[in-house]
Amino acid sequence: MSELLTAAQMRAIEQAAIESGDVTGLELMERAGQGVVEAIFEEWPEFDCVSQDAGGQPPDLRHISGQMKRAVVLCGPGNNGGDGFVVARLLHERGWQVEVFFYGDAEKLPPDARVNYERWSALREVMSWGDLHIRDAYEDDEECQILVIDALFGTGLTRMMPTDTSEMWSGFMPSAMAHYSQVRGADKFVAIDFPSGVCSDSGKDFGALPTHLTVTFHSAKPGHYLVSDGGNYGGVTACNKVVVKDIGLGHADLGDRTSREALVALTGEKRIGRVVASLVESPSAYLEKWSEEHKFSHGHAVILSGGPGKTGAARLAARGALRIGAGLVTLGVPPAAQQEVACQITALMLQRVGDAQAFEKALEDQRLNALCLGPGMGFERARELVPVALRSRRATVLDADALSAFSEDPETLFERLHEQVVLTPHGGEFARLFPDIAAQLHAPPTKGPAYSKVDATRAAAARAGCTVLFKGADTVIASAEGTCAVHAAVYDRAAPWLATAGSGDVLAGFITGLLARGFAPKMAAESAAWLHVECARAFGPGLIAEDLPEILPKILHKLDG
Ligand SMILES: NC(=O)C1=CN([C@@H]2O[C@H](COP(=O)(O)OP(=O)(O)OC[C@H]3O[C@@H](n4cnc5c(N)ncnc54)[C@H](O)[C@@H]3O)[C@@H](O)[C@H]2O)[C@@H](O)CC1
Ligand SMILES: [K+]
Repeated sequence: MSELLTAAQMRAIEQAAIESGDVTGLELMERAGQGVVEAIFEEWPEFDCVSQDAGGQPPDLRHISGQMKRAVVLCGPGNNGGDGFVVARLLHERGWQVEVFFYGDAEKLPPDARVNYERWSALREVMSWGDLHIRDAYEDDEECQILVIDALFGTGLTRMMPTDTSEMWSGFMPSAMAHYSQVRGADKFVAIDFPSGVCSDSGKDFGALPTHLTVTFHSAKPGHYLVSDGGNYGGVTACNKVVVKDIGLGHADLGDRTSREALVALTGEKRIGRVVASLVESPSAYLEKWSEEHKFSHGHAVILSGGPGKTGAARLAARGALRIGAGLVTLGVPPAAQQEVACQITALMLQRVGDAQAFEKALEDQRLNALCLGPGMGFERARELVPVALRSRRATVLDADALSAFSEDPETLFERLHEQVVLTPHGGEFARLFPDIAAQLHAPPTKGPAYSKVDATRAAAARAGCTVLFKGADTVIASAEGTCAVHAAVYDRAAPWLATAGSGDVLAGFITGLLARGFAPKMAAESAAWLHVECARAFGPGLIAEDLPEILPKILHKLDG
């Protein structure tokens, strides 16, 4: 788990560090530039060739190891540009042939960027944007590999990209193939903080200049993980790979910010630690289950199914709940579907739940402590049974039909929701329940920072008064109080094969199982989302929803190890 910082939070941290006297803005900029250079050499070690020249003049390293050491740095009008001037200088000191093109007005540069502009000017010329014809300049040497540094705009992007920068960029791009293949011989593109054109708070695309490597500072930002709209992955695709470099700002403490502002990313190894801790060390730990005699101590989940021919989704959810460690799982089926379900289940229990009255009766058993309604349920049954579930004040997951059934009058749902509920909408379901919020989210961005999926999920959770898990490659989970986590299955955690029929039903089951185990709603949603992707990654391509619960024990055993 790592904290994600918005542009405003990052500025505040930087400002506080400067005001404390521990560091100057100029030092931070220098460290940022050093971080970028370090990241470049870590990514492409073949570039790392330090100047051996003792005479003060950088040697000509253009053909060392058959590689050109040539960089073009594009500097913008703010501190992102300032970082670019530092990178240019550091590469020059290492013997690179560097050209800097500046988009902006030197007189208007912020002070630290201005200092670095001057430092570069003392070494080499700062070329103006209009002179940018890099391809033409190197026509004589088509084989050369150019390192292109995008230091145009970072966290300060406030509006659409200027068209002249986009046009210039397409001039740099020999072809989409060269960009994505990362083969030797293709130019390498490195973005400082963000590929220019990506909104750092929302990941939205303001005309992004895609890159091979994105180097950011101190902490990743939401825009590095949030997937933009429009059939592409927007910011995530443009970033391609994100490296976070420490610039000595210390550890940002979540406690310094209110829970409403705190945002975390649920990615990477650190997250595993937290899940292990919660699964293995909590009093109702999964692995203790086998030594405990009483299965009720691990909860009893009830998953309601739909009618005949519509029971598969609930069975998938039930299997998920069982595998994640609920002590008992009962499928509540309408009488007409009883035989169909009975033929298909073994470890699961079955109970006839025909109508509201039958459901109320069933819920008299206080041991039933977690409910799941929605998968394959049908709108009519959902409209009848969801109010019963909510009246019981049990921990409850509402998914699929249990959400869409209320699209014509979401208020009738909202007024019944309580803090023990988790809603798990995908994009379509979200738009049906929260049409105004979805409209704001999907409106084409015109100014930064743009309205993000984090903003939208927080607004939805506040309105609903419960936890909302907004699904997607970038799943965002928010509580009614505003705490929020992004669980993005992108970069090295990408699992595109998870987009398979029924995988959402299993996720609902995982959450329900963890609720039965006593997890708080948001923690249940976060852990389930993380495990869901781990299962998909462990299985790999060819995955079908049935595989997810079956591979879960392997993941849990690995966590225990
Ligand atoms: N905040 C921090 O702690 C640190 C910030 N650093 C760098 O500073 C950057 C942020 O600097 P700034 O706040 O100056 O912001 P930027 O340098 O990202 O951009 C701000 C400038 O771009 C202009 N601008 C914004 N959108 C535009 C558009 N679409 N078309 C034309 N002009 C546009 C603004 O008017 C302003 O002049 C970070 O991305 C990072 O690279 C680093 O030096 C390290 C420390
Ligand atoms: K940039």
